[in-house]
Amino acid sequence: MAASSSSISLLFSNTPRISFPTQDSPFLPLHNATFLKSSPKTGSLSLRLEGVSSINKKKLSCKAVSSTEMAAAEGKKKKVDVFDSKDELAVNLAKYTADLSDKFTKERGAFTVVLSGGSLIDYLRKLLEPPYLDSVDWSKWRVFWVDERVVPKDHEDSNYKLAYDGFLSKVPIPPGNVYAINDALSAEGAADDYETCLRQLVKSGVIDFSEASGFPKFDLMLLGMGPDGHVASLFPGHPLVNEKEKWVTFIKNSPKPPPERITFTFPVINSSAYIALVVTGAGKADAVHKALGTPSDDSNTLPVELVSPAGELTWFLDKNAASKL
Ligand SMILES: O=C(O)[C@H](O)[C@@H](O)[C@H](O)[C@H](O)COP(=O)(O)O
Repeated sequence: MAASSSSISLLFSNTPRISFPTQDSPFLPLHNATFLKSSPKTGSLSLRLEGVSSINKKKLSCKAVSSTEMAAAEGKKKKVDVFDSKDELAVNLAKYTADLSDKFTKERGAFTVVLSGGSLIDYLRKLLEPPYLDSVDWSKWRVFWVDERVVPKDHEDSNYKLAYDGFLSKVPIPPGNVYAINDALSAEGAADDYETCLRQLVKSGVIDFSEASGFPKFDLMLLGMGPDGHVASLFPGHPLVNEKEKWVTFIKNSPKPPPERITFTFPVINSSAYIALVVTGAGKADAVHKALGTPSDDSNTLPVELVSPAGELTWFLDKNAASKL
């Protein structure tokens, strides 16, 4: 997926690589870089991590090496894109999502997309503009939530309402392809009901299934992250983080209000084909640093550090969220 004209892109795979679509990165000066190849088409450059200036080299290469080794062993890919502005992040997130929509629509005849609450919905705004509004085959989208607050659908706290008002009501996704929770049920009931719904959709082939993990394999999960490093409604130190059996579970004491929520579990999150982690703002820089910076002695693993999909993980960061890398 192409990065914007002012992003930094780090790719952790068999060959650690950083590409610079422009030459004015405030973080990684070009003069120390060893170029491997350049792309006249995109203007991007690939270079060895050793070429990064000493401070950044130390910070980036440590993590890159261990991530690379892990990625190579597990065949996983991890990429980090840092954007100068939230608007550029939104432009690139739209292209990334639209490209995956085309890919899965062609390959599977459906595109299963999982949304989060919070600021993520606003970062999907460029999909509501040309060319995507007309070019995306919205009829193939199937929309789910990685977590939902147990409140009526028309409540201000509802992730469904947030997504409907800001995104879903503006694109021609058939209403029957949007899978909201049953808001008439208790948290426990809603989690069971949502898992039953997912199981039926796996059976009918709408949602792919991972033979390797035994869990549903969504095409794209769009995750946000809280300042405490939570993803979905999986909070630091909460036992739900360790759930290994259930597909969907519930929480009644969420530290982020409202307290009652349902959430996908890590085995489901990590069976995804693609995950985008969309994180902005200086308030999240510490958690981003813990997840992507130099490994530290701090053994308290944040939930976001457990995001490790079978497929490809891409971090979409603004420069404030990346400021401590
Ligand atoms: O329903 C929720 O609360 C979420 O799904 C939650 O996991 C959210 O994505 C993060 O808290 C980030 O939210 P912000 O992007 O608004 O900080």
